[in-house]
Amino acid sequence: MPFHVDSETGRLKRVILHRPGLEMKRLTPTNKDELLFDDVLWVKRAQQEHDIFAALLRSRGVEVRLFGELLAESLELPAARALVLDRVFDEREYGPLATEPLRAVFDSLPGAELAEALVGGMTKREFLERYPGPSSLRLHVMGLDEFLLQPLPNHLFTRDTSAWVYDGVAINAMRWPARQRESVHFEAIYRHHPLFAGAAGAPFHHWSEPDGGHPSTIEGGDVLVIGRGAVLVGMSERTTPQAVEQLARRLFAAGSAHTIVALDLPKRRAFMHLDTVLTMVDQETFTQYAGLGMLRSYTIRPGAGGRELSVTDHPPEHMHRAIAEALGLADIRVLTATQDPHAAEREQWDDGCNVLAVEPGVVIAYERTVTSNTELRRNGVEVLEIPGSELGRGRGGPRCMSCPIERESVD
Ligand SMILES: NC(=[NH2+])NCCC[C@H](N)C(=O)O
Repeated sequence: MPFHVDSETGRLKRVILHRPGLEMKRLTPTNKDELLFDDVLWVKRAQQEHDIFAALLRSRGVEVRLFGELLAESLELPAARALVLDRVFDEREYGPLATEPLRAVFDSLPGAELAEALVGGMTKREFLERYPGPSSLRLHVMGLDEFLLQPLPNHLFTRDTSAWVYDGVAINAMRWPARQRESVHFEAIYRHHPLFAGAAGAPFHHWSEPDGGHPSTIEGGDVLVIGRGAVLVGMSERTTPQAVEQLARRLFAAGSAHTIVALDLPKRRAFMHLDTVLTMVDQETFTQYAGLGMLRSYTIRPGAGGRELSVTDHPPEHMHRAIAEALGLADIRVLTATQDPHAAEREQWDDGCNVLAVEPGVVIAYERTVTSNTELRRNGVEVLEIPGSELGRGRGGPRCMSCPIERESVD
């Protein structure tokens, strides 16, 4: 089976990253909040930082596939192109402009340019350069430099839009409008790109609804494939309980997993995804943000006696025990750096807990989260550092910026 992710920390073999491009040049102080960024980026430096991240992964034997290339190649195929354009250029959004000429203008672009326009967005001015003088009220009321198609700067965080869980992938229904268009791009890739569509005789499961699952949203930053048939999911501001149940049903029906532990996360942006407060560094060790505390948790298993699912509640103090039980371990090790609460809060904001393991006990982290990195090292973890002064402004670290498509188990 070429594509599968069997753990969080087993040897990482293949990953999808997105090198920041045009979409980041569209971020402004005015639109950044709506686009879920905390600041604008110096794009050139962000690209350099990203190149360092990709090079480090490659130096560790990881095959890096770039999302921009996968999308461009997919869009050369008529079926993938139609899937994306039909979904994006909806009359309910654009009125009569949707089909002729808007969709037609995009459809005239070759794959690479089309990919750039879909991710980077298009202003009214840019559209009129390609198609002068259409008659459309929708267009008339817009300022020349307003976006007819919004940019998608959060494609940088490839972790969230699709998530591999054991021998299948979930293409996620995203919580906020700024990210919802990302999903169809991954649909085009996983359903049509020869890398996946051609996966020789070894198909993989799709854990998600084929046409999106709104309002049952779920994002990959909340999904940790902790191994041994278990999955840990954060019910954050992004991930709903019903989406967790849907994932559980499909995983259990396929026999790909036997237990899901769902954590009741605070519904706040600072804790936007589970992986901003808790990630795994080896098969029994987690790094956890000091300010997280213990959370109420729920163990979901296949049901008995005619019930599809069985759900067991645990009080907050049993959170770690519930995770250990799902893994079949007596206990898990949880590392939390001792520092004053202000320093801890700052490091969490800078993604100190958002590490990406390349093999058990070897993780990639931002260099600026010094205390968290030192704590990991004191506990025998090898920490490989990357710069992130620019990349970090979107509130995502090495784990958020990577979508593993092949990773070994650790047992
Ligand atoms: N897995 C993660 N923690 N991803 C972080 C995503 C950050 C992004 N700006 C958002 O708000 O969606």
